[in-house]
Formats: sequence, structure tokens, C-alpha cells
Amino acid sequence: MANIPVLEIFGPTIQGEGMVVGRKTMFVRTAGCDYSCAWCDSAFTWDGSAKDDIRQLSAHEIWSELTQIGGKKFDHVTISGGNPALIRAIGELVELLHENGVKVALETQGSRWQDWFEQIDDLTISPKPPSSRMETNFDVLDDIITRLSSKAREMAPSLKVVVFNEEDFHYAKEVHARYPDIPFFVQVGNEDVHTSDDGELISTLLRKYEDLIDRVVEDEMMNDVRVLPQLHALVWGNKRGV
Ligand SMILES: C[S@@+](CC[C@H](N)C(=O)[O-])C[C@H]1O[C@@H](n2cnc3c(N)ncnc32)[C@H](O)[C@@H]1O
Ligand SMILES: Nc1nc2[nH]cc(C(=O)O)c2c(=O)[nH]1
Ligand code: SF4
Ligand SMILES: [Mg+2]
Repeated sequence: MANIPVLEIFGPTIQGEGMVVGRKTMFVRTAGCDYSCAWCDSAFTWDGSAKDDIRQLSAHEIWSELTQIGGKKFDHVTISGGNPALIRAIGELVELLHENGVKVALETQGSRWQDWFEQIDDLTISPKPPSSRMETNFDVLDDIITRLSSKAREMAPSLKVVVFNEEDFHYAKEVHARYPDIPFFVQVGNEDVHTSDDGELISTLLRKYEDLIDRVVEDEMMNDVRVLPQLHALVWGNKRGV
């Protein structure tokens, strides 16, 4: 059985972002990313700083740890990273979770396709705006969206763009216009992913949330859009494992 590089397994907590915000869930965070976003809040997954903490686990070992930590207090698991879409073996984990009656969400940036995407219940694709200093390959993204849209399934993907500035907002509008039928979310960017001053961070994030709401409210191209903060950041700041 192929192994999966894992950095964190935690929960139950709530999904703090996007299409199933507020949903009680466990998290599995994989190691490794094909991007290096300037403002990544999980840079330890790819910058080498946590390389000694990476564990190569089988799907069964991950399931066993999920139940050890979460007991019977969960029926939903979110796989994030890093970019979990780099790892083919996650297909086995998705299958195992489903066999156990657990729903599965995925967080990925839309730079790589995996056949197991079609099995994901809540799939969030988060293409990266200019402030990240990453370049979106729209050929790849078009292909992913086409494949997911052509499936007559209950599962529908969503798009989530993090916005830090005017240029990012413009990028978000382009992405929404390109895929008008995909549920679209804009998310407040956290500019200070290292501070432990929760009070200061939370008031800044709430101010930025209001700014982002204002932008969306005033823009006729952004009518069918949801605006969200990272709920977990408002509750726990930059704390890891929540
Ligand atoms: C750490 S990423 C891991 C999954 C995948 N690599 C991706 O980027 O979609 C999880 C989510 O956090 C978002 N994110 C990362 N850093 C952020 C920050 N500083 N502020 C707001 N959202 C951030 C990403 O855009 C993504 O939607
Ligand atoms: N509570 C909580 N919600 C989240 N939504 C996306 C997360 C991520 O890091 O991918 C995340 C996370 O790390 N914690
Ligand atoms: S794609 Fe996701 S994990 Fe990778 S660097 Fe960007 S935000 Fe971080
Ligand atoms: Mg996070």
C-alpha cells in the first residue's frame, strides 16, 4: 500500500473556510506543495521547517489515528496541505473514509488533477491571485473544472479566491467570470500569519472583512458571490492544529 506524507491530523474542529464553513470536521494535512505562496499560512508544509515531523502513513494508519483522536465525534474529514493533489495514494484514503460513512472535503489550488477528485464530497479549488506571486495555469484549471462539471453527481466543486488587494480582487472577478456556474467565494487574506497577538489580528481581519464586503457590494460583476473571513482565525488566531 502506498504511503501518504502527513504533517498533521487534528480535530474535531470546524471548517473555517469556504463552501462548508462551520461544518464539524477532522483535518488531515499532507506535506509538500508545488507552489510557494508569498503569504502561505501553512508554509511549514513545504519550506523544510517541519521536515522531521513528516510521517509516511498508509490510509489505514490515518483512519486509525483519526478514530483514536476523534472517537465517534466526527463524520467529516477535510484533507488539506500543502497540496494533497500531488499524492495519488489519497484515493485509497477517500475510499476508506467513505466505507466508514465519513464525508470527505479537499482543499487544493487547482494546479494538478487526480482521478480521485471525482469522489470528493466538498471540493474547494483555490486559484492564487497576484499577491501570492504564483502564476495560474488556466489550461490546467479549465481542464479540472471541465472534468468536474461534466460529472452528473451530487458533489459540486467551489472556487475560493483569497484577496489581499485591488489587483487580487480584479483577479477574483476574472476567475468568477470564467467559471460563472461554479459557486464562488472570496476570502479575507491574513497578512500576519506569525503574530500571537490575537486581539490585534482579529480586529485587523474584521476590518479587512468589511473592506472586502464593501468591494463586493459595490461591484455588479460580483452579485452571485459569498464573502467570508477565515472563521478559525477569528476564533483562534494563528494557532496551529485547530
Ligand atoms: C494552506 S492552503 C492548503 C491547500 C492548497 N494548497 C490551497 O492553497 O488551496 C488552504 C487554504 O488556505 C488559504 N490561505 C493560505 N494562506 C492564507 C492567508 N495568509 N490568508 C488567507 N487564506 C490563506 C489558501 O488560499 C487555501 O484556500
Ligand atoms: N478550522 C480550520 N479550517 C480550515 N479550513 C481550511 C484550512 C486549511 O488550512 O486548509 C483550515 C484549518 O487549518 N483549520
Ligand atoms: S498553494 Fe496552498 S499550501 Fe501551497 S503555498 Fe499556496 S497556500 Fe500554501
Ligand atoms: Mg489553514
